[in-house]
Amino acid sequence: MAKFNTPSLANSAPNTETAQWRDYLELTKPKVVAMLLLTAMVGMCLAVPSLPPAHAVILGLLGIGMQSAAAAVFNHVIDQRIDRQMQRTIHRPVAKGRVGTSQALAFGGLLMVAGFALLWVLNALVAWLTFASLIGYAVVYTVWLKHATPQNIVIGGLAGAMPPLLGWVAVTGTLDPHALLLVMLIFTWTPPHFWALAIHREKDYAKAGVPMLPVTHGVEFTKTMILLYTLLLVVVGLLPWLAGMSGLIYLFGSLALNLGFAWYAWQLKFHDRKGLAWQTFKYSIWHVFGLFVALLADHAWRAIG
Ligand code: HEM
Ligand SMILES: CC(C)=CCC/C(C)=C/CC/C(C)=C/COP(=O)(O)OP(=O)(O)O
Repeated sequence: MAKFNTPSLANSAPNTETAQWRDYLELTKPKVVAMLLLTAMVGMCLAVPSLPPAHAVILGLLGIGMQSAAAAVFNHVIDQRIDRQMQRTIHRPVAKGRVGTSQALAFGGLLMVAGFALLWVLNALVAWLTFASLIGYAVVYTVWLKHATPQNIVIGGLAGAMPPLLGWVAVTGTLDPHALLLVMLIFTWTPPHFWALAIHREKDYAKAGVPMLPVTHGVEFTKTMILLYTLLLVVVGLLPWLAGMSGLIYLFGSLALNLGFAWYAWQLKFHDRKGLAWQTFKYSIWHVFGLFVALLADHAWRAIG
């Protein structure tokens, strides 16, 4: 039985370089947070028949963005030891010692408190649900699940899937089953998104002792799971249309994107070639972007039509 690492805050990296503002930006995982904010904005727009109120959009996006960024900063602090062991993450600011643990914690703490306060102005439910997502990613996933089970990203993926619901609640102050359909879309998308990358970076994860699926169950099994999840995504992708929440623009857009993802997964399983896992991962990012743009375009069309 392979021995897997548990996280530790020990910072053995020498602090030889000075931190720049870019290091602090990098700590917030800006591209991931930008995508989370797109999904949150779609949740806000779909929550109401026409346009959501401007103050809810501004405060909501700022608050959800700051809390997501704070979660990403805490993830860098907690993961610094394994980040130093993986090629992909070795140059990260905390792992390299350009930003110290206490500076990063102070930065993350500031973002967390400011984000919570902004959301609190809107309503208590969105403030607490967003905070729960932060804890879900920074503590439950990063500290525990990531090192405990190869299902880590399936369960932990729930935190990253929450922003459309958070956006919805920012605007309405209440939970709605339709918002859960949007969460389900990202929840089903996350395993093939991540496992494609994990196949590409399998050696990194094995070296760092992180029990990701390709390390514990092998690459072939992981490819099968990627294919199954993309097929499930084709079905889950129909739900917003079946529930009457979205129309034909979304239906055809999502079918094309989801079948495209399933095609990548099929190729990966049965006709793999060099670099295909990485291409599948890159496709997943354009895919989730396209899916949420399709939801938005469909909603706008129905609102003006
Ligand atoms: C537990 C859930 C998730 C895991 C484990 C995960 C994992 C990862 C990893 C490891 C990377 C880095 C790839 C690299 O360094 O090149 C990445 C990139 C990315 N992920 Fe995810 N992800 C998750 C959820 C999400 C969600 C919910 C979104 C947005 C809807 C998202 C959007 C992105 C984007 C946009 C990138 C590219 C970032 C860049 O190029 O800097 N991810 N993901
Ligand atoms: C408030 C709220 C919505 C919080 C969610 C915040 C958030 C940044 C979610 C994205 C998930 C993500 C990038 C996981 C990768 O972590 P990893 O540690 O497996 O990847 P890494 O090795 O690249 O750090």
